[in-house]
Amino acid sequence: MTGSASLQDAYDDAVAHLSRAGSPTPDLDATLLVEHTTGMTALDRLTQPDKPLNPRQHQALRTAIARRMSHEPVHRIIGWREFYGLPLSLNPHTLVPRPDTETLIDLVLPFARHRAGETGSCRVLDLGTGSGAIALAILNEVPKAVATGTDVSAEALEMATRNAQGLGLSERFTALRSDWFSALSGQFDLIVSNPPYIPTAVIPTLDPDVRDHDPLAALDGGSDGLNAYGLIAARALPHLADGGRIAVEIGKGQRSAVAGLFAAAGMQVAASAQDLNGLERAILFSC
Ligand SMILES: C[S@@+](CC[C@H](N)C(=O)[O-])C[C@H]1O[C@@H](n2cnc3c(N)ncnc32)[C@H](O)[C@@H]1O
Repeated sequence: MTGSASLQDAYDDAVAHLSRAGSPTPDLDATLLVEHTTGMTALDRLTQPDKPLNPRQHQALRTAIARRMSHEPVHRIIGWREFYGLPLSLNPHTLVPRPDTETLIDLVLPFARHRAGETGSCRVLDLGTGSGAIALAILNEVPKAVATGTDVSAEALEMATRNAQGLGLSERFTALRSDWFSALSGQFDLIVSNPPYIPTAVIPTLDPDVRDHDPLAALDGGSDGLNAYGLIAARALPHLADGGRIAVEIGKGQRSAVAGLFAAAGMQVAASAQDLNGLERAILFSC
């Protein structure tokens, strides 16, 4: 890329570099990085392809491409990701929310809406809230719901709080630092969690985009990947209101083990859902 690159040239150059570096999504990456560093959108590229980048934009784009080529995820570079239609800011202590987790939202929304319609509210608990993705998506979809988002990471909770403020949801969102249920009291209509579920020994083999950039506390599920499910299942029941539900995201092949842990604690599978790849991704339990 030369110092006087046009918008279209800069985009084409970015796609070429990212393709050569092995990005699975070079077009999307280039679109997001060009927009982030120049403020110019894909529509601008269509309508003003010859618009030149100024030297500052040019340098910022080169830096961003170099970061992406060294396996930093594009959403970490731009600092946000859309989840269930909401733009969520990220920091190094928050997992980048994944499209797969939208499966969990789809699974619980009918219950949350029904409960809110029936009782006038739906008290949601999101265990391990990270950026606030799950809690905030539910609050945005169910205006009568209120949510508590917990995490062990104070920095993640700061981000979740800022996201709630930015989305105008902060009056219905409470952030609480807690090791799963340890700091919690009271009951909830719906408990949700996308806990860490990667077996410890698998973590070194993960794609570097994940292994080197998502926080370890968001990934490491212990020797069999199931630690958090066991801890959550064992302590959930006293926190579930009458007729309440609990739903968790699961990793590949974990359905029967996770269902077994919840069954042992008195909860049965009420429904489950597959992600876009046809993998069992979320389970809803009743008791
Ligand atoms: C897989 S991430 C999910 C983040 C977010 N809910 C999402 O779906 O994008 C798991 C989250 O659980 C949190 N976590 C890990 N151990 C925890 C614990 N003992 N108690 C509470 N939260 C914990 C991590 O900090 C991380 O934010």
